[in-house]
Amino acid sequence: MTLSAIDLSHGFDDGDVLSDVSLSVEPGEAVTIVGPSGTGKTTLLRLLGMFHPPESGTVRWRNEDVWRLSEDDRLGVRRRVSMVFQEPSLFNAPVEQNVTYGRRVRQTWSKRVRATVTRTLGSRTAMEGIDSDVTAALETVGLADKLGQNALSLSGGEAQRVAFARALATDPEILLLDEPTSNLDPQNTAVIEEAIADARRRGLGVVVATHDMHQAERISDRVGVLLDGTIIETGPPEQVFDSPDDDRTRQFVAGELMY
Ligand SMILES: Nc1ncnc2c1ncn2[C@@H]1O[C@H](COP(=O)(O)OP(=O)(O)OP(=O)(O)O)[C@@H](O)[C@H]1O
Repeated sequence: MTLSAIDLSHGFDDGDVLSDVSLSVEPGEAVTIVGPSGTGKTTLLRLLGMFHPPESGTVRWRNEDVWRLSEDDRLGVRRRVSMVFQEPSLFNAPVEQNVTYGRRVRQTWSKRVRATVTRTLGSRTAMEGIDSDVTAALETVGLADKLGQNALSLSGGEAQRVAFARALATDPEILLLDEPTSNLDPQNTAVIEEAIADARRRGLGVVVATHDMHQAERISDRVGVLLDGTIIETGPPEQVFDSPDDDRTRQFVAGELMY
């Protein structure tokens, strides 16, 4: 398993949110977490993204407990995992700088120093201008023509696509996407879903939190159903949606569960 959560439990002051959650993702696989609002999808993604340790259970990278690694080693693992939040949070600068920024903060200190020296000395790369990975990431989301536009002037859908490109440009092995298309129109949704499929084809593992079951059906290899703070069922979408093992999944899919 490349990245896995094993028996994770976690809560906040108001009480437990996740209890005994296990989920994993492999290279080239898309796993969706479906569940009603407030059930803990974001909390699970943040734990997988190593933003903070779980109260109990482990997050493993290639079978090593990430919270038992040295800080340097854990930082190395975190660079392999990139998360796109529900809010794109772009800053007041051209699109290109927003995407490049994501890449820079992910670089090791020595690479950053080298990049600064290169920029200062005006080497070939600096003269050529834009990093080709940044352009490629923007091409994947169909926004290569917006490189120079201020990110704050983009539409909501475009901003979400730039946030996706920023994550891709860090060259991660795993992408964690929190409701990547909520509030987007069908056209922008299709672009993001195609970018997810493309990432998968290139061997990235993708974990998507969504409350949109149709989306889960379209994009996933496996679906995990998160209800009442735990994954009650995992399987291929056709199994989970058409012949679930757990009656609560059937009720959730049928819209019979009230939250
Ligand atoms: N930092 C925090 N401090 C306190 N409570 C939190 C914190 N983060 C999440 N929670 C609570 O944990 C619960 C799960 O939240 P979470 O955002 O993980 O759910 P979700 O399934 O992603 O919801 P949505 O689909 O609405 O985004 C909620 O009750 C939320 O209020």
